[in-house]
Amino acid sequence: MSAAPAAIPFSAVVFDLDGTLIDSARDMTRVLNRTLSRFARPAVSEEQVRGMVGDGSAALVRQAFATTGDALTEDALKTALADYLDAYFQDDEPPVLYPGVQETLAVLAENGVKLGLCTNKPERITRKLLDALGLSPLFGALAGGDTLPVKKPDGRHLSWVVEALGGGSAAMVGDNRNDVKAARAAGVPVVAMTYGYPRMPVQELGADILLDRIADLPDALRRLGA
Ligand SMILES: O=C(O)COP(=O)(O)O
Ligand SMILES: [Mg+2]
Repeated sequence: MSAAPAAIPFSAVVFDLDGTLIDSARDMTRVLNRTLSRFARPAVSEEQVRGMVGDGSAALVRQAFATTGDALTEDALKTALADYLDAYFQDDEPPVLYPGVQETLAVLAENGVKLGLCTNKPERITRKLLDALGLSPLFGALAGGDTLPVKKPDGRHLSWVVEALGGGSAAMVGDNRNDVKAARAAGVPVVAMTYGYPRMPVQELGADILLDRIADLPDALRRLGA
């Protein structure tokens, strides 16, 4: 009989969404290209969008317009952003989880770890995607990019989620520099998934541990907390 696996030495684990749990670049590209076409702009590629994700939707829309023609005025940008957000909220393509996400979240929850979500994606879209995936009940606390007056890389975005989960020892799991910076500012160790949208060489993200597969997260957390 093999020994039971060691306990996971964190009371809470907070996840990023895009590039960490869901492979959303294809969906964001599709929705964004509809907005661009309504403004008579050419389409952007998924590869370009992968380089624009992580700073929130306003930054994504701003960059998409900057790469496809003259930069928009602030007023026009607001209209374009509202168009993009409404279209994304109404989009009914099922979101795609990275392999192993569902199982890994279940393993952590079964081990008594509280799960949180800290994303720069707007809260209503985040909630809709989690509902569509059936994952909402797993998350005890969630903060989107518009939930608080601050967002990642500000450490208060992450600290708020940790507090909402009841505090204690926490770890962050993300895919880009904003996740690492927020974790450092909040004094929380951080794991970075290498398959996401890092926008720089993953070795330079400054994470405590780099992981190629999320199924390896429980063991990585045991190493991190040891
Ligand atoms: O930039 C976004 O919209 C969201 O990105 P995040 O889920 O990786 O924080
Ligand atoms: Mg991300």
